[in-house]
Amino acid sequence: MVRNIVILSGSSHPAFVDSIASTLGVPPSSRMLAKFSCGETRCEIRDSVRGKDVYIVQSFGVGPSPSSGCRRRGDLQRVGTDGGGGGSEVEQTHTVNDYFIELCIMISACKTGSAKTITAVLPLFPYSRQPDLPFSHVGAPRVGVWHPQGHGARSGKVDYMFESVPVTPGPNVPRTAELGSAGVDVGDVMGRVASAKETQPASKGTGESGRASPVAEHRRQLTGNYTTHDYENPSLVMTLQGQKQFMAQAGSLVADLLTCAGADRVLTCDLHESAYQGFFDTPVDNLYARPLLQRYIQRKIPNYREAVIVSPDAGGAKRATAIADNLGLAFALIHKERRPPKISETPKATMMLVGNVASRVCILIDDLVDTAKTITRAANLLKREGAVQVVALLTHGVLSGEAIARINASALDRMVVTNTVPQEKHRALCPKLEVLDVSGTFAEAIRRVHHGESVSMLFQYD
Ligand SMILES: O=P(O)(O)OC[C@H]1O[C@H](OP(=O)(O)OP(=O)(O)O)[C@H](O)[C@@H]1O
Repeated sequence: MVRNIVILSGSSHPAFVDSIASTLGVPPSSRMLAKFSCGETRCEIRDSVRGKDVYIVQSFGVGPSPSSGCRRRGDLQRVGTDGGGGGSEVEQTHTVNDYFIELCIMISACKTGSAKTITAVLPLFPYSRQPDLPFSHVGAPRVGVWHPQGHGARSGKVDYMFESVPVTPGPNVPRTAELGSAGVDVGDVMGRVASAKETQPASKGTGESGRASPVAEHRRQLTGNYTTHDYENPSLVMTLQGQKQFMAQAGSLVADLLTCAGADRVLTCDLHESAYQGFFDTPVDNLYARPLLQRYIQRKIPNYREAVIVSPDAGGAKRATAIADNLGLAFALIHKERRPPKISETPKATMMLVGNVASRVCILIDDLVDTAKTITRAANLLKREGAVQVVALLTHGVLSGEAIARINASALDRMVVTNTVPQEKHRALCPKLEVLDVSGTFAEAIRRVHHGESVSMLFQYD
């Protein structure tokens, strides 16, 4: 039993917290989490945290289905009292953003309750696929601004345009006819969008030809659902101007919010970008699910020495090669490219296999599966290239939107994820899904942090 420690559960994944708590021999502390009908979060910490080391566990999977209930402001929708799961949870709508604000409020409540230290334990780190854009010295995002006819200091000024499509206009860089002599100015773009809006028929947003105008089309697309990486979605392209629109990147903001709320330390697992640790000025321990995945391969994949480890995209190549190297297995890479055939067209994802998988078992390795587009396309490609079996091993099974239907219909034979995100509902719908328990790794990491022992030593001999 670990002493002088408080384990608190957010409402996202109470079963995971119960499992951590029972490994540590410390029952989860009592808290009450609720929502007003207006959507605001309420939190009461019911046990004393004074002078204690507090660990608040919150994950970021998609919340449970909506429930009816609160009608008036002041009515509380209880989402959990007492410690962990314990059967006291009530189903209600929760988004990733609800869980995040709930976590911040819990941290802040413990801070004001005189906790000695507060560690935010995030099995899946939210917003970690949205790293920041380069910022200027005044803290403003650096977007392209070209003022060929400007005055004074603005005259001829050219800034860096992140991933601009087409290339950033500038000296000696030919501009497309569409951009005209005025070049590209963010203010100008917004002005043209606004005036184009005014000239559109309000009801249908179609031009004289009856076809949707670029602005109406763009606005229609803006109301759609996006995934955090879905560059295939045409709304991400400023079709009117031929330039990618500016997108906010939440990386350092999320880090600031957690530390500002009072977190002294963050404990997480398989960050999508390990550089994310640098957004914090407090310690961030990034645990690995790799030992667990490796053990699964050794124990559950017959003749695994003949298998090929495959990374479904270049971004995950390092992660996959680490496993291939440790187990001495062959490696193949799928190159995923999202480029429009022409600037004016919708970007399409194309996948290209580098390596030989004919007559082999393929083991796809990635950090997360969200919409499952990446992993199912990769599996289909591998089967087309002659793979006899395709197994996917991933740390975080977010499985949003149509992911499960996509997996069930795909060439994937098996998919293995950890329980950093609740998987009960997913498992009931997806017979191909297997779940590995990573709560023991978190419990051991918490014990080590609490006793001032090394966390990286946990992974030294995997
Ligand atoms: O299930 P999906 O919705 O397809 O998303 C999963 C993919 O998204 C992430 O990578 P991303 O596409 O952000 O590219 P990167 O690895 O190059 O950062 C992740 O590493 C997966 O490959």
